[in-house]
Amino acid sequence: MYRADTTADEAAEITAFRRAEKKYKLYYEQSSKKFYRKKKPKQVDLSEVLDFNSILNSHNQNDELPPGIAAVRCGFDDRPVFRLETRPGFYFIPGALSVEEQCKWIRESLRSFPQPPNRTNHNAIYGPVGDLFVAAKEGKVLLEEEGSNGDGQKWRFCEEGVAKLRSKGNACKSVSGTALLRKLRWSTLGLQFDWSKRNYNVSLPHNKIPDALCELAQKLAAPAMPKGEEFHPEAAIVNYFGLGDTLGGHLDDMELDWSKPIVSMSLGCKAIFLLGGKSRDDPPLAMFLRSGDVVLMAGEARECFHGVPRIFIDEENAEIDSLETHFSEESHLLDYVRTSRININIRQVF
Ligand SMILES: O=C(O)CCC(=O)C(=O)O
Ligand SMILES: [Fe+2]
Repeated sequence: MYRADTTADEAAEITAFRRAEKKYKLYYEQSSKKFYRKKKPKQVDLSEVLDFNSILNSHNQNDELPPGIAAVRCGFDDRPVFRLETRPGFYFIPGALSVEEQCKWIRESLRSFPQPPNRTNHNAIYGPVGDLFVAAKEGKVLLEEEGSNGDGQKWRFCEEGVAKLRSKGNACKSVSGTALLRKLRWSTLGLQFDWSKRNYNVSLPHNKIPDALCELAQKLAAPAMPKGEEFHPEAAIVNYFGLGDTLGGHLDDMELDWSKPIVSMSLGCKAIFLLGGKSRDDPPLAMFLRSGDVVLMAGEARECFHGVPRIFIDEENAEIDSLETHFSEESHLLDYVRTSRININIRQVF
């Protein structure tokens, strides 16, 4: 069945990957009541979405694995790591990160990773923006003002009251920290990825990937590493998803050595991940990604299209109870986590 917004002719033209993206994407019911405000998400058939968490549970009870799925044990805290027979080089580690680790990396993703010289999607409009999370928490406003040395217009955070006074009368542009945090879509760590050229720009100032993230990525990468070699994390992209945000089907092909994995960690609300084949015409497999799950893509899997068509923020589907408990005293983190998903993916570039 195709979705109602796709005619049979159109559906014949779009790729299998695009078809799957449309199947799982968030759509709302058309409300018949004119003044009915709350939009209702359309129901989606999730029966074909692979659930490695339930596969893990049945595996622990010595039940047989579904066809096409194999478990490997590679000394990774003795947890089973699953692989797919049809996608060599793809590994799924359900619940690889403890709740404490998840909280730590959520905190870092919001507080430290968007800090200059790391770049974010906001750089193109506002230049480097520091302390975004704290500014949002303190109700600050980013205001465009004259540079202190007459060096052109600059964006700076200031108190809400000050912003109101300054913008009175003159057409001073401003945007609230809260709105900016909501619109944070990516930040880049280590070697900076240039989205416009889809390449790494080694001449941009950057810090090394933090040691703790480096060590974690090296530990997680082990099942997918060529024998006797070491994983050297040089860059990471942090993706931030709010309700309705998607990551379209793509390949990550700007790294030199595809035998090394991309280590991809999921944090926050549950999502659907699509793993396609080498062509967009290959029908993708859909699978759930929960907070704490880790995916590795190395070798042939590096040539497979993949993307995220959906995140779930409703109580029943988000599956973030333990994060909510941990953040219960920190209302800003709690609010963010309840409506968001974060993905940190770590790469060796050279
Ligand atoms: O969000 C995800 O799980 C996937 C991210 C990804 O594929 C990427 O950033 O290249
Ligand atoms: Fe990717």
